[in-house]
Amino acid sequence: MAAVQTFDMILFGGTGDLVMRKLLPALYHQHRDGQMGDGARIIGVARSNLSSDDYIATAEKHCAQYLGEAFDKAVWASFAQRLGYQRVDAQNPAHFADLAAMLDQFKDRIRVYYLSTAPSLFTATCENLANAGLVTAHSRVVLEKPLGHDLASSQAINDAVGRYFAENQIYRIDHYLGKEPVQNLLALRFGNALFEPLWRREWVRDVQITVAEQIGVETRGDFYDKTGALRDMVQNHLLQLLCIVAMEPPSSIDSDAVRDEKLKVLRALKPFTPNEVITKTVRGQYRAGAAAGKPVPGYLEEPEIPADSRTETFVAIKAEIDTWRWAGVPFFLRTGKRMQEKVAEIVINFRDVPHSIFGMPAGHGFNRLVIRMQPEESMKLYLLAKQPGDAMHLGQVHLNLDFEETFKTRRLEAYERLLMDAVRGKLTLFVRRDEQEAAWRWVEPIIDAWEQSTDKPKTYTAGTWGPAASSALLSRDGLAWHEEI
Ligand SMILES: NC(=O)C1=CN([C@@H]2O[C@H](COP(=O)(O)OP(=O)(O)OC[C@H]3O[C@@H](n4cnc5c(N)ncnc54)[C@H](OP(=O)(O)O)[C@@H]3O)[C@@H](O)[C@H]2O)C=CC1
Ligand SMILES: O=C1O[C@H](COP(=O)(O)O)[C@@H](O)[C@H](O)[C@H]1O
Repeated sequence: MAAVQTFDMILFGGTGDLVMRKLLPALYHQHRDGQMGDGARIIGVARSNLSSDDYIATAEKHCAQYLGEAFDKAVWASFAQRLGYQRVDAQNPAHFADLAAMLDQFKDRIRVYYLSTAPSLFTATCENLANAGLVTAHSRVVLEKPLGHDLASSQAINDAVGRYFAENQIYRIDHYLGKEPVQNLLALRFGNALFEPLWRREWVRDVQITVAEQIGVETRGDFYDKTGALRDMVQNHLLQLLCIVAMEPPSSIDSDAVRDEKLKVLRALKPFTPNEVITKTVRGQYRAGAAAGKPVPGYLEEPEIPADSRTETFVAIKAEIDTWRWAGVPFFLRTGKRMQEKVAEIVINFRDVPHSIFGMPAGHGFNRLVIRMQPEESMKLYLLAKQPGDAMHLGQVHLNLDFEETFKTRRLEAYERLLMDAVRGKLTLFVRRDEQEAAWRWVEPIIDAWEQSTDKPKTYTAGTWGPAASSALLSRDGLAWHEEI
């Protein structure tokens, strides 16, 4: 792809975990691949009193650690020329004058303000940027998730940001949309005629979306305990994946055409009554166990977690979409920390043949499409084939499209694509306000019912696939989670 126009990218929260672990390494890769024009600048911003040299030294240490073999001293030296630091307390209007002095050298440039801070700072940041004359026609603001804690708080943030930036200048990031296989799902569905006739209730028995992590809450205990898996993963990543699976064909790949269709799916999600929250959702919390063969503590023993915390580290949900295409097809969503493997995948289970002349048992979902985002990027189509020999015995085989093997070019990390899309002004892979609020509207009854319940989350041993209730959620429909590693 052609290099982007020269830009200034201002990373609020520039000393934080996300910037050091994900954003700077992503920008380093784009620099190395020649995607940034001469003169593009990346400015870290935070309250700490650092010189640009201090900042660059810290950034180098972290990037060397996170980039591993991809880190190259000479590339770093040229990348570092783009880096700078400005001390800004987002809540202190006076500090924005210093930022303005730095940015106003190039008034007409594209400016990307990336807010990688707590959302409680977004309003003050935008207001102070505007009052300092820093919001120009060429400015964009990228908002990290989670945006708010519930519908009301997300609306309040959106209203506040919307006072200073037009909706088409607001880039709500969901890094799952930047993952290559997710975009490949769009290609599979809308670039091939093959699947469209099958992609509906008549042929699809159930859909399963799993995002399982092996890690625990790591150093983010305080944040996580106030958030939980439903807000951290389901309200955004899992629902966005569900939208890509379930949406109608958009009229084009333009941002609003795609986002309109995703919105319709979110609005068609069947809302839960309090009673249905009990029967159709499972929340879990990990107890001590093992990860990658080593003992690990339970959630309640993690740093910064209150001993009586009821925060869920695991969620499973049976969702349904009230449309002609999907009525009656269960969409099972599952995510958790400290699970057996790190795996992110979408599984489409097709219905059985109406009558098996080979005597195959019914209900086994022999035809299955598995789209893997992690650990590897692949798409597998499971079919039945005759096993070699004189007898007519069938066995399950799969056609495997391994993207890494098929396309030898380097895989872009999600943040690489999304950061450059923000510079290019491409909104397709970012979430529009109405989508985000529709997602909050759907999860809120679950949050409310859990908060009102006296039940604790079901515990599960770290290193397993979650509480037994998660399997029961599917077995009640005669189904089981796809768990092939
Ligand atoms: N880390 C991750 O993996 C992910 C994070 N996110 C989201 O990204 C955001 C940032 O997360 P993360 O990097 O982990 O957070 P950290 O706590 O590691 O970093 C917070 C950053 O904000 C800065 N900051 C705090 N207060 C102010 C202020 N008043 N003015 C200016 N800067 C300030 C801090 O620097 P200083 O103290 O020097 O001011 C620091 O650079 C959060 O909203 C989080 O939910 C989303 C997905 C994943
Ligand atoms: O947004 C988040 O995502 C990560 C998981 O992302 P992945 O790309 O590594 O699958 C999760 O660990 C984190 O809690 C959450 O905030």
